[in-house]
Amino acid sequence: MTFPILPIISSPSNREAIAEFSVVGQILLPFESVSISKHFLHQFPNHVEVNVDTTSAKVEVDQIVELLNGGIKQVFIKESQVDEFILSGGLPSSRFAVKFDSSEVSDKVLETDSAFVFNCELTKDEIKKYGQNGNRGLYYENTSIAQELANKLASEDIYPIISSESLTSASSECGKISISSLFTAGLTTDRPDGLFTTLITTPAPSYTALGVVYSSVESIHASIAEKQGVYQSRKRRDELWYKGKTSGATQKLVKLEKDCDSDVVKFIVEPREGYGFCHLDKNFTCFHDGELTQKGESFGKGLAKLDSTLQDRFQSAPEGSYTKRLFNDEPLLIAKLKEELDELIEAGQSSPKDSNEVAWECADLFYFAMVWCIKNGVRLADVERNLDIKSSKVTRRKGDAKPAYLKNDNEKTEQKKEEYKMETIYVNDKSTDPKDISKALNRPVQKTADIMKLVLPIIEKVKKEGDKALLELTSKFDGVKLETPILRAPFPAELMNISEDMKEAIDLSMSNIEKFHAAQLPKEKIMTVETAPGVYCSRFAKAIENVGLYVPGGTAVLPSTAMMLGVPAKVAGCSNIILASPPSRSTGKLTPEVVYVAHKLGAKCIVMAGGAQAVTAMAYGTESVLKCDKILGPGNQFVTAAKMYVQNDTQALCSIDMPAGPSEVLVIADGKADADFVASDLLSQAEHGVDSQVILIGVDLTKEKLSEFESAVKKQAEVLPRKDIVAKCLSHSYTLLVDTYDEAFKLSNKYAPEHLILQVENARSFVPDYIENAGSVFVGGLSPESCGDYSSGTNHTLPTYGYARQYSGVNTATFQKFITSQDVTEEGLKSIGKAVMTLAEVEGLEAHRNAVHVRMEKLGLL
Ligand SMILES: NC(=O)c1ccc[n+]([C@@H]2O[C@H](COP(=O)([O-])OP(=O)(O)OC[C@H]3O[C@@H](n4cnc5c(N)ncnc54)[C@H](O)[C@@H]3O)[C@@H](O)[C@H]2O)c1
Ligand SMILES: N[C@H](CO)Cc1c[nH]c[nH+]1
Ligand SMILES: [Zn+2]
Repeated sequence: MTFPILPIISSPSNREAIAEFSVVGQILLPFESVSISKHFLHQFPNHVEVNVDTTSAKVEVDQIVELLNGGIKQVFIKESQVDEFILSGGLPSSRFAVKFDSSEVSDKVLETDSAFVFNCELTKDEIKKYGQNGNRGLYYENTSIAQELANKLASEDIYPIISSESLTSASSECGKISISSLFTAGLTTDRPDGLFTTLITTPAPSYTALGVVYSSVESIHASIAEKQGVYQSRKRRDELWYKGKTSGATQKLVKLEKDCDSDVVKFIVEPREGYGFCHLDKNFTCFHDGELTQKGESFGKGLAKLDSTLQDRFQSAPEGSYTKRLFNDEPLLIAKLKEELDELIEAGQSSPKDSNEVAWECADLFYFAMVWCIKNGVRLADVERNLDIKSSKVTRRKGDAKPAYLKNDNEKTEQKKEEYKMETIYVNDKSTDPKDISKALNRPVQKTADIMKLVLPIIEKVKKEGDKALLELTSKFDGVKLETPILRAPFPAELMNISEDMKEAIDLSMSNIEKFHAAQLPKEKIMTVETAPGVYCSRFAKAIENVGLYVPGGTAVLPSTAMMLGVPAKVAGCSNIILASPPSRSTGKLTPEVVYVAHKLGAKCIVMAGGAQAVTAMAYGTESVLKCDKILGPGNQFVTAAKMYVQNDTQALCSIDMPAGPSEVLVIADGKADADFVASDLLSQAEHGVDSQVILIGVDLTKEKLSEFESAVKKQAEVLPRKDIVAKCLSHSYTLLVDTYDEAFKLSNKYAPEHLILQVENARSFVPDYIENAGSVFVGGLSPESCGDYSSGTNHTLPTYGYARQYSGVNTATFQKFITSQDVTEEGLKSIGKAVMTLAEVEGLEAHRNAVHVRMEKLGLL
């Protein structure tokens, strides 16, 4: 039974009164103060039930339904509204309390399950009659006689309704009614010592019974007044037992209840963290259950135990714990949630059915769902409260699933079969909407603002905390705990332990890259042009001193990128080459091939970090990372966003190569193209990441040729180890069918692909005239894109997202700046002096004009 009183609280914003009387476990709010919404009840403590009094307002049935659906326990209405809402209206009578002006209740109303509210004194017989329905509460609305009534009718289910202003939680206060006296007045006991047997439990969700003790009227008064666990010592009757007063194991009083015949009291308390209850010190509860209830550990069983264990892990998870990894790695947690849901469905659909397997899989789903909740600050008790609110709704939704979830099995199988298919768009077909063509040429890019929101806190943290932040973020995002974020040259041989074949492959590739990039160096040390007689203008290149090269290492380790960035930097003559790459999640170390390449480049050090944190460290410098003048290299959206940010921050004084994001390819193929070659090129970029995109432009293809291409893509994709990534990439990739080569190049130039592959007859004849925008071009069926990725000599760090319109890929000049100089002779001044002075004059810049004038005057040239 609930605490026998219903306090009226003036409004939900009266937090003080709610806190003061929450031990009662129920409150009554005037309708005028309530603005119901989906989460209305969440502003109250979980254990407090909320009732609403509408009797002095004019309410419509819709408003009543809203209140009931919002989780209000009972709505107080006038007797005259019983018909409208309950008898004809069909709303559940148990959710109402009906207010009467006299003690006359019609038989019809008596037959409902509603609670009754009276404002006049009732006889004992009337109370018996009106309260005979065991579930019905009787409320009594008269402060002056409420206490007397409560005393008289303690064992009946009767609740005086009293405004919180007339109440006090102190044991006595002049002019106020003490809630503890209302509680104790109705208690009975048959114990010779006059004490009340008292059960102590924890709150929701576990409601673990902690032990049995005894209470006296005085100890209950003290407990309510102090809002903590206070009991009666049986040995020393003059002494109250303030639980934890000396040990620190105090208990916060949450709620008080009594049993059905009012002779047992129940204390619901929150024990202070880390303390148990049992006098056998090691046990959390007197009803101990071996290890499960060890003091200071998670208690309860099942979901309640999971809830407290996860909360504990969230605050201080042991290193290496899987749960900690889940908390830190949101994509992993989301993937696991989806995976477990699918497995639960599969378990229920398996034949023969295995109910144990369903329970097993459901437990997995609950575990991951609870990790998600705790990560988002939600406890099991909060979820349970929502279940209660939802179960108390009086109107139901139709409950149909969203269309996206309604695919039947055939459609799903069909979808599975179609997994490796790109959508086809017939560009010249009259029925094709031009918007579809534009959509196909739009990359699946996340909005910069969304990414920036995630990246900015990382940038700020690294700027502020330097190495410490780098170590923390590497632990968080890459799952590796390091002692230092930097590996300095000379690099230890054991960290670049690679096979001879691998060395040969790297050596050959680096040598080709070097040849191609060395050829890009200016032919002369200084280039000079005599622009006018006696005026010599020159330009010379100087290497950028400190360069930071980002080598991706998230979904795939890319030592090839270390070669592509490092070789031109070395060729250009950069003094300090620094690499950054995240350590491997599985080994905790850098990829040995990356270390080997760094060694061959003569790199000064490798920053063992990835993502936005690595970029920030190189842009601003940390205690151990040298500040770089330019940051180069491809990466995921976090890397790209951080590069874009630092190049715009004047404090960083740092430039970047270009926005080089998810890899992409556009293949132009005609009827003569080899379907296997075409498919292999599309797939080699599709396997980079789910955010990659591949485009095939088919020129004058027959239906048969198109399906030859499609079958080749499916056949090759199905056996790829990264087929899941490929499937996702192909789901936002397109085949565009056109009639002529001109159309194909027009579309390609519009798309400005990172890689353009020409698998058409006489491919060479199209280069360079037909190509306006592209990062790198692969000419003819025998030039797969992977040759350019690794070994041919061209650079694979190329502009994506369509930036090939204005950016070049990485090249030797990317690591240089070009300085101009001039040498003007007397003859030169004669040639251009007058023009300079005239222009300076029109700009009103007299000092400029004078700089020429004084010279010419001294030389007698004026
Ligand atoms: N355009 C080019 O020239 C080119 C060349 C090579 C690779 N690429 C592309 O580079 C990309 C490499 O991406 P990747 O992810 O494999 O490796 P990456 O090294 O770019 O990113 C991995 C890093 O991202 C960070 N990270 C991961 N999850 C995070 C989160 N939730 N919040 C903040 N940071 C997080 C981590 O620190 C991790 O080390 C691919 O898209 C690939 O296609 C492009
Ligand atoms: N294709 C990527 C550039 O977009 C580079 C790469 C590295 N390794 C394999 N491929
Ligand atoms: Zn590639």
